[in-house]
Amino acid sequence: MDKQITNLCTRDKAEATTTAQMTASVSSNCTDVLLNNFQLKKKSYRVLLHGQHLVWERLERQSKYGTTKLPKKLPLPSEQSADEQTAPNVLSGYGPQSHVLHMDDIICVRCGNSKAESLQPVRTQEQERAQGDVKPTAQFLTINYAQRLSKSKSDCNRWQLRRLTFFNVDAYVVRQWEQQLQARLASSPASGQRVRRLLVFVNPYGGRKAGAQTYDRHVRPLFQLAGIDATCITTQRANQVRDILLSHDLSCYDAVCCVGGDGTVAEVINGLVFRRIRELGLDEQRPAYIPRPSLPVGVIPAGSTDTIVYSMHGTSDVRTAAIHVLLGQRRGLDVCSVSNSSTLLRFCASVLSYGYLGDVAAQSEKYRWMGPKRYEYSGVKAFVNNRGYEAELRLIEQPLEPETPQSPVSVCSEPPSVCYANCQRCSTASSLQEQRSTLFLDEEDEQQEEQASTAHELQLSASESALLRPRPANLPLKFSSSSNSSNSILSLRSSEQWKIIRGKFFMICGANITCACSRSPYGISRYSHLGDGCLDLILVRKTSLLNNVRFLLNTAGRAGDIRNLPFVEVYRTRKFNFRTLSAAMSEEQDSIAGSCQPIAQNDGNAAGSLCSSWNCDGEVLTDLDLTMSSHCQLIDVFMRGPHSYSKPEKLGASTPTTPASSSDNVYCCCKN
Ligand SMILES: Nc1ncnc2c1ncn2[C@@H]1O[C@H](COP(=O)(O)OP(=O)(O)OP(=O)(O)O)[C@@H](O)[C@H]1O
Repeated sequence: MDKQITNLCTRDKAEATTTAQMTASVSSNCTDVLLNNFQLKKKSYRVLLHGQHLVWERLERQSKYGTTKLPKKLPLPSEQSADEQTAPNVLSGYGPQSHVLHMDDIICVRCGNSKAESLQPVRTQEQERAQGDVKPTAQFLTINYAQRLSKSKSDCNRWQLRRLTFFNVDAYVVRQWEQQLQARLASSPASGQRVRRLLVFVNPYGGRKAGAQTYDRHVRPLFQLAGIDATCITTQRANQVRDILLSHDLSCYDAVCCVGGDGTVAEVINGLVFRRIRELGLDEQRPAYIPRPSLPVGVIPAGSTDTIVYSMHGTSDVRTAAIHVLLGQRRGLDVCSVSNSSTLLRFCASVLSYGYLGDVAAQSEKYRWMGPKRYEYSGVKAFVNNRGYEAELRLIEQPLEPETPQSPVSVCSEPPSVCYANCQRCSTASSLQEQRSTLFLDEEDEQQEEQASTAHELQLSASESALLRPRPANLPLKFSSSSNSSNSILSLRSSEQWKIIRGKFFMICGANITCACSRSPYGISRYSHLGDGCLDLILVRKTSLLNNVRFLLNTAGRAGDIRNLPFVEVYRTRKFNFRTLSAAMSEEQDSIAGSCQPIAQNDGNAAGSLCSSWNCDGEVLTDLDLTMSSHCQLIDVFMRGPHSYSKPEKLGASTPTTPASSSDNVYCCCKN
């Protein structure tokens, strides 16, 4: 077979096109190779289907001596070692002028008797009949695929729908290619995850109130192209999404998708997780553990800030989000539970924030008629009025990066890692994640779980163990009388584990994700990971107005890093507890003085005016004794994660002008 293909490669162009039926080999085995010449925009291309790659390369014109100057021979499967085939630079083996497309990025393949027919999103009856015909007639083959644009550092995460229409006079060859491409698409693990039946919720109220328009104009046509059977529900009121997800039969759907802002995403996540809690007969107020919902979630941005979608894809571009739903690849997203001392309140997908952002959420609802501008207006008001909020936080710190013998955490000066596509930290957490959450387990269960996880860790590498360090039991806190200092950091069990932090804060944020958005492309928590089972607790101390401005400037744009500000502390943890300082102090006095002493009275009015609200995914919570716990990769979401910018390599002067850009710009799982 190798010899046969090599012969084909070195033949002259005319001979090669007239012997198009010399397809190298066709079988259902994806390691086989198809190699033919096709016309693409009236120019001749040699097209190779090799494993999971479709490669096309321009054939050069006849030279004046009458011979064809063929580009460098494409390497064949047998010429590559097994190592090379799995090596990250495997694509470079196809030659600098080649365009390489991975099967995972192909959305659909159609053929037709004319170009227009092959572009039809759905197969016509004639095409269906032609499939079964003995004699094929279609000469056009259209491949619809997704491509990531890598234009600049600030714009390297947008995906676009592209298409290639190949022409071949021999309809047998076209049919053979279509069949092979369909077979490889069907057999690829990624396309096996693709959605067929989708439940879509459209929030017509969020952002600029353009959710319905966004769906009809940009999303529905893409779903039709990919053959997705989408059932669309436009919401009539707040919390309707959650109610439908809790009460309706969802067995006929492969996934749930929402078109809206962060509040709508949160409704979907809350609906799915509470549904699962009910299905399993767990106590909704104090579930023993938080179960994983079975349906994955797609998110189309149509809100005001869309931080969840931006953190997932590195952009809030609508088409990019829709393309990720079509492609079907999913990653586990951490979700945090928010509970008070007696009950589970809700789940949070992006940020739980007290102080400045809490005030903005509470005030901005009154100005919803302003659209996204309401955040600017109430943001300024909340900023000027912020006098700091006293609070006490308790947490168990996790290392920012896994400790290795070469770089113990204490001496590591490198900045923490950023979560990108194929993130190592998240994939390690995924493989090790505990199925059970310890949210409301009693102490005995918790200790048993700790022992089990510690035993499990003994078999892990040092870096893996550091990533999933066992959680100490949440013992009742006992303070010494010297712990009154407003900024003290105390340890309870051991100096490097339990921490109590007290002070007056401009803002307190528990960030589950980076919380990036178009105005703040790195987000408030630049180093948060999408699925490592940790959250970043960001504490901004109340200092001066100027420092508050510095903080806001550092979160906007790409220049600053809040970690460099002396009044900002960032802790990585799995869980933290918050209460107002007055509540903490009264408990402490109670504990010191004993139960027969009178409890120090809070001045209700004064405390009330000194308290802020919580902003949980844009919704307002007023509880003042809260625990936020991260649940590792609780929900599957259609995403690959943002990409870091890498400059495309320069192609030679004779770069072909094809509908697709260079292979460097075509996403391939082998490349990252
Ligand atoms: N038809 C509706 N009428 C009124 N409210 C609705 C309706 N549908 C959904 N909602 C509510 O609107 C709230 C806000 O929606 P969403 O969060 O999607 O938009 P946003 O607040 O503008 O965007 P972001 O959260 O990204 O800033 C949600 O909490 C949701 O419950």
